[in-house]
Amino acid sequence: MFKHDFKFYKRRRPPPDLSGVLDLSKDFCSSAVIARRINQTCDDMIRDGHWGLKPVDEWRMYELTDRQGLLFIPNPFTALGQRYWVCRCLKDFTCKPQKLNLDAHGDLQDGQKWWDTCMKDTERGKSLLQKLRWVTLGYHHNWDTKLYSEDSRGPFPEDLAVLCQYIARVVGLNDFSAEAAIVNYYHMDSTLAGHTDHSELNKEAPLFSFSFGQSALFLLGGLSVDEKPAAMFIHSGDIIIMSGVSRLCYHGIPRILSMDKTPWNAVDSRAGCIQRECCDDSVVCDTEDYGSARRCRKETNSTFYPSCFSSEIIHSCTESYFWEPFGNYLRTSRINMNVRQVLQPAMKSLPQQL
Ligand SMILES: O=C(O)CCC(=O)C(=O)O
Ligand SMILES: [Fe+2]
Repeated sequence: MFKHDFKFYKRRRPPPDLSGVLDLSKDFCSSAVIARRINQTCDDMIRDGHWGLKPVDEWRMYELTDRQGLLFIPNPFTALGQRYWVCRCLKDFTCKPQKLNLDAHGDLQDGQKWWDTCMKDTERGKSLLQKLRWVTLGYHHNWDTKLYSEDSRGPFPEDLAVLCQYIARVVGLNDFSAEAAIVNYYHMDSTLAGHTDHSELNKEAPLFSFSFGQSALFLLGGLSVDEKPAAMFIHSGDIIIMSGVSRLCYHGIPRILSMDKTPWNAVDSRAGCIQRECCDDSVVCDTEDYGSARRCRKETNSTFYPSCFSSEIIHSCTESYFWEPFGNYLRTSRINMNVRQVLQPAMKSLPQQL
């Protein structure tokens, strides 16, 4: 059943009927989902737009009715937040010591950075831009053995770990420790075949999936390939959490779709400007109550940005000259950060034999 539906949605001619695909950016009254409560008491951590998230009282969350533990949060990111993660995925996570699919082909010489090389206006740069398929962070996923090992472990980006830990708290899951990630880079003709993610020693910890750029069709099946999958759209900024029973369910991406939603484009001087202490006596600032956070409404000379963003990355995200190549990449691409916990709670490392 999974393969059958995968083929159906992958088909180019004639194009498949997409009317049965769940779209949680609009379809939130569907009987296929149940609205879930968000733990609003956690809002203190992101009042100043930490990691590019909107205040929690603006989030919505759904669970699939017949797939316990499949949680879907339609885009909780600010436009600036989306740009931040896109820059991280393209410019930073593609640097050594992270592993890239390109390593095997010898496409990059020692010390050469993928994004910088692509940005040189050469034929080689253009072809390299299309060739990046995946990057692994933290415990590097071994695609052949499907095992993680201490011998193949790099640093895990602190900001991504904090983002996942925070979201886990907000959605009421146990402490989550981000230890491995696959960043997937898709173009308009890319697909990801049905699979389960079972390499992790800890299969109870949820899996966090963040998507940016073009939309995708996501199929979520059952524990066996014989079950008919649910089909849903994933748009830019959407978060999927595979927890509970759905953690080990078959899933795949039969199609990337251009759906003309570009929420990362709304960056203006106020985007992402959600301040913990927007107004004090010395700053005259027109604010609006914005749930438990307050959004600065005044165009000020000094725009406030979340303190966790480095000035270099804010520059890349907001100056149109710097942002343009990232925006161009997104026009025909989708990026997915897929984050996992590998170890059991309180474990510091993997046993030798693994
Ligand atoms: O791109 C996606 O949404 C899914 C990626 C995925 O399933 C994986 O990396 O294991
Ligand atoms: Fe997966």
